[in-house]
Amino acid sequence: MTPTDPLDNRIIRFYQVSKHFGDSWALHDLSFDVETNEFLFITGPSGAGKSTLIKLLYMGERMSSGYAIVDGMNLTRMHRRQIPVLRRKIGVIFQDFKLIAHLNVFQNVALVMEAAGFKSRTEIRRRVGDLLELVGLADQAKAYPPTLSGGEKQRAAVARAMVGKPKIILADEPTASLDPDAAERVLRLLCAAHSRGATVLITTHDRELISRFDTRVIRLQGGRQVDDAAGNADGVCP
Ligand SMILES: Nc1ncnc2c1ncn2[C@@H]1O[C@H](COP(=O)(O)OP(=O)(O)OP(=O)(O)O)[C@@H](O)[C@H]1O
Repeated sequence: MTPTDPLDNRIIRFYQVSKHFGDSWALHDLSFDVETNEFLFITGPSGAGKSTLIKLLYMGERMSSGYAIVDGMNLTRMHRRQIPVLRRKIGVIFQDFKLIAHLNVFQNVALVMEAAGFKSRTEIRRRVGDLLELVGLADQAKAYPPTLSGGEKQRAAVARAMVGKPKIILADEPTASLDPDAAERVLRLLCAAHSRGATVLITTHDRELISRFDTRVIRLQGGRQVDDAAGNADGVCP
């Protein structure tokens, strides 16, 4: 695999990737490619390795063996100094939100733009304001995460993942513990990111959720890839 072919439309390439923690294998021999602007689900039961896969993609964890490329960057040999460059390409929606409790919603979202090197306060205010409007949190811009409902925290996390206009959005169980209306709202936001060109990977064990989308589904079980079902690229967001 060469990471530099400009005609290669594959934004993620995994080849025989494995990850173990001590003696136990969280992921075993995963090989798959994801094309730019794909929208896909990673599913499987609890402990299947879904969150670990997300962590490998943003270098929250290093793979134990194998070979992986994300948007032309070789994860296998990546130096620590390159990790922030990789992370600027990726917006992550964490299972437990990871909002900073002592910063308000606006500041949590703005922090990503500041970290990405945006200097203009006007641009940061405008873009964060637009995103909070989009996710329906404009009125809660000054609220602190502990005062938000689960759905509001999730939408703040979505705004934070989208604000830097990342090429890739990784969403780890983004609708877990949300009521159906809040889940629907979060999914519509992910669809909006996809229609603006982002590649979107969503982990979920919610079969009902997956059945509403006619899209690719990679299924993991016990850290192994047991299925990779292609969907209809035109039928992504209902
Ligand atoms: N930091 C860690 N140290 C040790 N074992 C770990 C660590 N992270 C994950 N594991 C193990 O790796 C396996 C896969 O875990 P992972 O969290 O990726 O599964 P998952 O499919 O996301 O599960 P869930 O749906 O419950 O979130 C599990 O057996 C888990 O206990």
